Order: sequence, then structure tokens, then C-alpha cells
Amino acid sequence: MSRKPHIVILATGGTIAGSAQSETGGTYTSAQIGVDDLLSVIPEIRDLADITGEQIASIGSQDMDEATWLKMARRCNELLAQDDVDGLVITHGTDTMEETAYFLHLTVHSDKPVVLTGAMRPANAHSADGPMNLFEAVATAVCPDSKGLGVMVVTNDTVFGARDVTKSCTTAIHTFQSPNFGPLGHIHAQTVEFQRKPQRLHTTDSEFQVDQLDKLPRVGIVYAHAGADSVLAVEAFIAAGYDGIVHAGFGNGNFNSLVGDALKKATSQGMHVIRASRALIGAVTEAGEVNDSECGFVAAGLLNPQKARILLQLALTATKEREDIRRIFKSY
Ligand SMILES: NC(=O)C[C@H](N)C(=O)O
Repeated sequence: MSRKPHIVILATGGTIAGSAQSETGGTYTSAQIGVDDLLSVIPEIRDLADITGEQIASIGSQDMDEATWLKMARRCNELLAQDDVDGLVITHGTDTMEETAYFLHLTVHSDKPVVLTGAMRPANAHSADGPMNLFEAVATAVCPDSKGLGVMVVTNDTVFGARDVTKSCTTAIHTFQSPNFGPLGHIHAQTVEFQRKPQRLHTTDSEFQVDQLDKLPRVGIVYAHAGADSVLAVEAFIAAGYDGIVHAGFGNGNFNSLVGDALKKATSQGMHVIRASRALIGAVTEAGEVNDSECGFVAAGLLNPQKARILLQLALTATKEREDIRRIFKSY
């Protein structure tokens, strides 16, 4: 490529664009600063790439919703189809960054890099982490080795795959971790070095098309705890006409008998139930204490409950067959 790479930054808000009353901490408000101001503090970013910015939303990511995901997927696909766009960087709040990343991982159909980044400290804090994270996100987006790896999250000198990454700490700048597999790569002095590639299907191999959709199937999450009486929550989802439930179960996707009976009732009424786990590490496997085929459930594997929810929503845009949903959970 003789010209500099062209990276489009899609800004959505978050703490990276947040502003605090005090530069040393305390209360702050997300999404106060526009994309041009974010870029203005890191002029060196323009040595890496030609940058254009678009403000796609201005929210704390706790307010991220499906309408915005669908809008983002459409805009990403439009931009990446252009010959003069080489990759995208999305600035995003950290609370739901892993969910947006996984949603785009399955709905953006391009092998050009898409990198999400954010920050744990507001833009005007001392030692704000946002500017370096944004710089390194662009460095990752222009790195030739990033092509074909699906959607990535870059923070704290580290590159994570969308499927594996999770926000693990409430406040620390090293909050993003991939507890099962570790990062895809690291960044040092603008150089990105990858150690591994995502194996499961994504982006160009994904069967999910959302460009024509204005909403997604309704899937709720029910969280297990000792002595759970989550029957009420399951019944509420059934009564509200939800399409599916992800159960964030104990250990290997277990539930007590009360909740198990309610979940079986849900599948008998045509709802889809995914068995995920509230545990941080390891897969929910089919051969455990629950007989999935007898109960009509599908095991989430290594997806955490919030990502299993997204995969079920997308699966239900393509099929209502349990065996097909099972195949999808083994492939994506
Ligand atoms: N660190 C952050 O970005 C948290 C913020 N609540 C957000 O997700 O927008």
C-alpha cells in the first residue's frame, strides 16, 4: 500500500470520553468529550494512519442497547466495504465492551481489522489510560497481522479476541482479561506481536446477517445462587413471551431442582434455554450432571452468560431448531 492506511474511528462515549470534577478521582460522567477532542491529545496517531472520526453514540456503555448494536454493525459493514477504508477503531465504555465486541465479531463480514478500546480513567484524570489505549488500538488496526483475526479489544498494551475477553475488575486499568486463554498479543513501542489466532467462526465465516433487522430476539439471563427461587424470574420471562433464557448456573451449568423444573417448563413451551456458568473459568460441558438432550437445553461451552445471550439471539435470527442451535454453540 503506497498511501497511509485509512482508519475510521467510531466513537460511542464511555469513560474514555468521560470528564471528572477532580483530576485525581471521584465522581465523573461518561461520554462528555467528542471524537475530535479525543484525537487532539494524541497528534502522533496521525503518523500511523489517516484518521477520520464519526460519533455514532454518546453514552456510558451501561446504556448500550440492541438498536445501537444493529446501527453499529450496519455502519461497520458499510465502511469496511469501501476500498479506501483499511480498518475501524471503536471507542466504547468498558462495562459492555465485551458484548459489543462479540456482537460485531459475529455480524461484521470483513477481514479488515475492527478494534474496540476504552478507558478506566476519565479523559481529564492524571495518568488517563484512554489516549495510549486509543493510540495502540490504531497501531493494532494498521498492523498487517491483525487481518482476519475478527474483532479485537485493545487496552493496557494488550490485544484480546472478542470471544474470550471479559471485564474482570471493577476499577483497575488491567480490567480486561481472557481467563481461559490469555491475550491474542501484546503491544510495545507501537509494535504489535500476536501469539495465537481465534479458532471459532467469526466475521467473514459468520452466517448471521443483521443488516435488514430492526430488533433481535428477546433473551434474558437468570443468575443462580444457593437457595435460588429463580422460578419467579423464569416464569416472568415465559409470561413476557421471551424467545430464550440463558441460565448463569453453578459450576458446570448446574441449577437446583426448583429452577431446573422451571427451565424445563420453558423449553416445553418452545423457549430455548442455554446452560452457562457463573464460574469464571472453564467450559459448560454436555456430559455433566444435566442431561441436555432430555431437558431440551444447550450447553454454552466457554461463552460467559452475557456472550451466550448474544449468540442465542443471533442463532434465533437464523433457526429455531435445537440441534442447529447446538451446532452454532459448538462452532462460534
Ligand atoms: N470504564 C468505563 O468505560 C465504564 C463506563 N461506565 C462505561 O462503560 O461507559
